[in-house]
Amino acid sequence: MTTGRDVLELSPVLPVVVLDRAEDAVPVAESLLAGGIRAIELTLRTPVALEAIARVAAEVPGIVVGAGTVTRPEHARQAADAGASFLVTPGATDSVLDGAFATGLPFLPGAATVSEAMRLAERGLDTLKFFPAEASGGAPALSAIAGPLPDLRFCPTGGITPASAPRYLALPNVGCVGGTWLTPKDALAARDYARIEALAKEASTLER
Ligand SMILES: O=C(O)C(=O)C[C@H](O)[C@H](O)COP(=O)(O)O
Repeated sequence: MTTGRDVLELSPVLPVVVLDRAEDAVPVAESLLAGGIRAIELTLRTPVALEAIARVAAEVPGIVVGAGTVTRPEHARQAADAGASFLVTPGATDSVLDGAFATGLPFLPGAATVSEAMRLAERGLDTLKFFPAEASGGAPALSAIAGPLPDLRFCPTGGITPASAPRYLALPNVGCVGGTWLTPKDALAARDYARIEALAKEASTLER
């Protein structure tokens, strides 16, 4: 795992996971893996996130674990120290980019406009998160961006569903899509791992 492109190759869907209990991390990761998903983005939105990343990194070697919601430069180092193999940021400030670069990990910085994407390309980044995807014009917007910026690849995230995912995955500049739908809040609360595995199975067989 050395580049953002490698992260996009892992699975057609990158599950974005918000955990309230660190002890759920391993069974959730194992359920996703059993469904054929080879990457998991654990968001730093909850206090248990770093512990969750550490557990998955140590106990589920078959899945590549990354940290999402990296919104401050120090998050990047904390996630790397916990064992994250990649980072995802919803947007990109200079200081967050500096923090992410300093870890040496591959990362997907968020961009929602052509100018943001161009600024990131100027810093040598060719693999980005398109966020918030649906609210920023969805698949038609990304398709238009491929015209002037054909060398960039995206992981669109934000409002994507099993129904809309194929429209993104059909685009030449999309490597995978991100979304929370594989780990619904109620399934996590109920520890319904069979449901998570079934959702993962469906997602892992999407064509791209
Ligand atoms: O947490 C982050 O770092 C984000 O940038 C936002 C998430 O990627 C989206 O919230 C995905 O959520 P859904 O729209 O439910 O699939």
